[in-house]
Amino acid sequence: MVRGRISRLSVRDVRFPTSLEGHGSDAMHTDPDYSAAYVVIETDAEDGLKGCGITFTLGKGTEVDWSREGRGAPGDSSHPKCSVGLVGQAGGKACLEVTRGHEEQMLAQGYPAYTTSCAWLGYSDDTLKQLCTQALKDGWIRFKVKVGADLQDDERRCQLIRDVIGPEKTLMMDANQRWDVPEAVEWMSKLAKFKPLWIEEPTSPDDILGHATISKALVPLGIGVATGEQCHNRVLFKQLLQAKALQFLQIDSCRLGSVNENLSVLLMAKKFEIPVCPHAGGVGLCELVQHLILFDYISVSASLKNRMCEYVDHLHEHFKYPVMVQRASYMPPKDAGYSTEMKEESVKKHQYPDGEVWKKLLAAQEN
Ligand SMILES: C[C@H](O)[C@@H](O)CC(=O)C(=O)O
Ligand SMILES: [Mg+2]
Repeated sequence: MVRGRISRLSVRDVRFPTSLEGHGSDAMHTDPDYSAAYVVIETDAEDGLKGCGITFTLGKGTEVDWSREGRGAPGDSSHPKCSVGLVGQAGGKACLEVTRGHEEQMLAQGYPAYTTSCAWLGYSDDTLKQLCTQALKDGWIRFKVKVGADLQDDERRCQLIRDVIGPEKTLMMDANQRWDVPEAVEWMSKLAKFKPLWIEEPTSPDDILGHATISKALVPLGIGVATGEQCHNRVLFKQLLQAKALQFLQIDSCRLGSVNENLSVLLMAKKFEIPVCPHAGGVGLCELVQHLILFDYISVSASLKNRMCEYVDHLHEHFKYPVMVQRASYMPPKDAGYSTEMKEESVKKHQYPDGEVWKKLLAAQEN
């Protein structure tokens, strides 16, 4: 059903200076400014139908001209994290079967989440301690810590977190592709004493057999391998699943091009009985992926075993339909659409380089 014709398309470079406080930092990306190429497609439909899309980058990545440049190394922070998602805001109900009981359960309890916001690599020990203590008070029971740059630092930081959260709460670790295969096994054998549920992105995201080798070595230590936030299509996921290279599968709502591509991965994960624990955070990724993981539970996996969705507590205030997290769970959004739309006022302020925020920052850098 056609409801209008495209009348206008805009692409804007929107950047948030998250690097100033170390938000989002990890072993590979030390100074990310969470950013997005933000696209709005308007139509002349009477009801104002429009589509909004986000390509998440770490700042400078928004400048890359794909027609001229070769692709950078996957983890190079000067290149885009390259998440592409363009989805119409006009909603409709998915037409796959809905399991009623599960829908009601989600509406009442929400989908379980874990937090990455306490333990970015650039945070001081004091900040780490303070944020973990507060998160516990707020009801969080699952935490992720960034590791991989320096083993002694990792040991100190993990001990500090365990001291605050205790031995029973769930802890995950994320190396953001920092290691080669033998190094990943050796490093994680040393961190095994902190009882991590998983090690995320232990090595290059394209090294499927490397992930299989790491899984084989770490599963006997009780550590699973999680990966997927840099996997851009279903074929990569198919091979990771076939090679038994991961124990936790992390879709990224934007990195996988289109909702359909995400859905095929959810279906494959169900077939291989591997839990999907989506990557989120960035700019708007929590907003988008909550739809996919709720759909997974209600209509595909029908299970919460070993499943949880990442939550990062930054930048939600810039979205028109921000996520709602209560008692460490994602509460299902009730508005139609994919929650992609940003507030115009936020876009204007953070537009690079001439939005108010950047004008001030760039002028300060010059002086
Ligand atoms: C550069 C990003 O902040 C990255 O560290 C996010 C990530 O790996 C995660 O949230 O997982
Ligand atoms: Mg990660």
